[in-house]
Amino acid sequence: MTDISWNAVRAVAEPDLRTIFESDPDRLDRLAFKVGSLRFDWSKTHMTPALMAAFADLAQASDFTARRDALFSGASVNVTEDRAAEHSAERGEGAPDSVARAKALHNRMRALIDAIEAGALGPIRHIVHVGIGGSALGPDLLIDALGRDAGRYDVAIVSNVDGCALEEAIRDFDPQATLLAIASKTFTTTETMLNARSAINWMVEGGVDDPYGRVVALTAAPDKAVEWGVDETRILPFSETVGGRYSLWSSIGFPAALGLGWDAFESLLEGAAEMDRHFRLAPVEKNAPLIAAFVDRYYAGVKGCQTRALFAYDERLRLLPSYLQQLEMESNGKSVKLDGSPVDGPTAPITWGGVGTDAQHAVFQLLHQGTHLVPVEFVASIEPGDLLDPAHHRALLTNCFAQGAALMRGRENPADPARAYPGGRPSTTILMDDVGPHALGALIAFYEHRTFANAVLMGINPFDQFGVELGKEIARSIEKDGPSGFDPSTSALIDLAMNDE
Ligand SMILES: O=P(O)(O)OC[C@H]1O[C@H](O)[C@H](O)[C@@H](O)[C@@H]1O
Repeated sequence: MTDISWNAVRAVAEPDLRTIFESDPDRLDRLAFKVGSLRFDWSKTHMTPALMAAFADLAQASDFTARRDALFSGASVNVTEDRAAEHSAERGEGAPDSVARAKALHNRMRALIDAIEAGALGPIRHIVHVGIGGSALGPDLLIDALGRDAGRYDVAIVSNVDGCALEEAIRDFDPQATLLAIASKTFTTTETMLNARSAINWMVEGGVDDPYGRVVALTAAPDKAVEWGVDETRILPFSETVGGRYSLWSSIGFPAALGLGWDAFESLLEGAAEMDRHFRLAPVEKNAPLIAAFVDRYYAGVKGCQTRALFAYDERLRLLPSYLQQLEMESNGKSVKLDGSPVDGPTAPITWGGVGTDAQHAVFQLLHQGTHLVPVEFVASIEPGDLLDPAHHRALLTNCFAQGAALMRGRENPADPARAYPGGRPSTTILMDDVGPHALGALIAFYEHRTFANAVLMGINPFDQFGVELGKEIARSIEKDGPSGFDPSTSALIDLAMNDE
């Protein structure tokens, strides 16, 4: 059944993007619409009514509705680990028990934040948050995007095990006024535990009497945090059913909730909940995450695009591409289906991108004239983030819109091929009313659901990440046994760089 539906998708005639608005004058009305404060525009893609219908059939053949219901009902959708994926319960949308549990844990986080604000842990001015992957990228994005004017605390998110990262973060911090947040779902991740240990040592060297008294643990493994030495009253647990890369809504968001204030954190959750409801209830042809997934699948699965690029025309969203790299590539960079059989075609493309207008002066050459077809996504905000001359924001938006038009329109130049633009290159635009917590919550939830919808159409599990394990295991064995037992290249590298004798 799914094969038949894929064939129907592949059989849809491809329109010419350069003239598509002439042949399909209503496409803007159909393919551009608002969800809350986000306006999506897919009209500059190859999505035609015929393709939309073929994809709607594919969604049906892929049991999309049942899989979406299973996600929100707290069923065990992460089949390889036999667990639910309940990030939406953190925002109040999910199985009633899970929503109640998430609410109780949020209340616990709020109470600790209130106590910290009231000075219970001393005069805190700096927060060092150690965590990696999903335990760092989300909070980092939130604080970088929304924290410009918050000015409440200096927050440093430290992820890399390279000591340069921690050293740089604490360089200007006073150990006597620093709170250490250790973020790790498993509370075993080597990088995070080593950074946490070194941060404690730095506090000890800085004369802090009770450094463990300034530690807050954000984890789904509270027992491990207790073993490590964190007092139970300062452990903020979250549910095992919240995946790492979907966890910024849980206590992993603690530095954002503390740094930006509780109201902002709550508004973030509400924005995400609004997107949850949209994803659950909107019809196929107006369902933003689903349409985005159709477009993703078309370019990756039918047109063979190996990458997709995202450009944030907003300095506040400069970390969005790296956040999405984990979300999309760790979720959907898979080769087997739910039943363990090989996938039928390409899975997640490589997500890459950057910030506009900078990227125009660096990588856009390839987008306009290179031999790769890269579907481009632009994200911009109507409201500016700066208070300077409005000319800045106007220039930002002008450039953003110009790029989408140029990619689509192209320009012939038979006399001078080096100066010709092929055109016909697709782009999507997401225009936010502003970059506030509510809109950002909705935007991130949109990407989560789009990732899930892609997985459903491919028949894969987006919630495990076994691909990251082998390298960790080998690193442990190098640590333990040195160069023996490896290939000559690896042994020589270990010998050269790590042999102390
Ligand atoms: O939160 P932790 O248990 O420390 O895990 C941190 C990260 O490490 C793993 O290797 C996974 O690839 C990530 O999905 C995860 O977010």
